[in-house]
Parts: sequence; C-alpha cells; structure tokens
Amino acid sequence: MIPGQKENHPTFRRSFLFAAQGFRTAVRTERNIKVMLAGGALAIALGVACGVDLLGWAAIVVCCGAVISAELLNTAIETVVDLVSPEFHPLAGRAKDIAAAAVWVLSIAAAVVGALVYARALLG
Ligand SMILES: Nc1ncnc2c1ncn2[C@@H]1O[C@H](COP(=O)(O)OP(=O)(O)OP(=O)(O)O)[C@@H](O)[C@H]1O
Repeated sequence: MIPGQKENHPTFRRSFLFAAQGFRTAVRTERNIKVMLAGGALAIALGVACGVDLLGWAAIVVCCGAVISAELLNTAIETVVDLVSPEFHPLAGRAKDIAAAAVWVLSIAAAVVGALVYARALLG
C-alpha cells in the first residue's frame, strides 16, 4: 500500500524498482552494507582460488545472500526505530542491538560454512 495513492498495491514491476531503489539507498548510506558486499566479493575470489565445486558454490552463494539480506533487514529496522523513537529510549536501543546481533550470528555461521567449503576444496 502506498499512502495517498489510489491503487492498493504497486505493480510487480514497480515493486521490483522500489526494491532496487532500497538496495541502492542502503549501499549509498550504510558502511556495513559496503563491508558485506566486499566480504561477498572476497568469498567469491577465495572460491575461485580454491577451486570450489558446484555444491561449495551453492553454499557460498546462499551464505553471502543471507548475510547481505540480514544486513539490509537490520538497516530497515534501524530506520524504523529512528523514525518512531528519535529520542533515547532503552527499548529502541534494545531493538537495534538485537537486530545487529542477528547479523552477527549469521555472519559467524557463514564464516564457519565458508571455512569448511574452502578446506574441503583444498584438502579433498
Ligand atoms: N534511540 C536510541 N535509544 C537508545 N539507544 C540507542 C538509540 N539509537 C541507537 N542506540 C544505541 O546505539 C547503537 C548504535 O546505533 P546506530 O543507530 O548508530 O546503529 P549503527 O551503529 O549505525 O548500526 P550499524 O553499524 O548496524 O549501521 C545501537 O545499537 C543502540 O545500542
């Protein structure tokens, strides 16, 4: 729903354009998204260097996509918290800390999966 517009839902094409716009905004304004994208590029370069197989590539793509997606959700949560609670509030801080923790947990899990995939490619 777009407030103030007649149609209840934008078309599929417009929804896709809004998503692309959100991605561009996040990349432009959030340092952490740039770090995650650089991490993804590094993971791909390591995959090429280690000669990862098809299953390994599937794991790398899923892990990179999940971490970047989690960081985008974290950014969205931070934005909503800033909108509804521009002043200091313990619950606003808690919401941001927990959203950031979700990215942290996923990043560690992805790093472990990456290490296993590269080790298997190098040793196997
Ligand atoms: N309105 C608020 N009330 C209380 N604490 C807040 C508030 N806003 C931010 N904080 C605290 O400051 C921390 C950093 O908040 P900030 O909005 O700067 O996130 P950030 O560092 O930009 O996060 P990221 O690095 O993921 O982009 C939060 O995790 C939270 O602990």
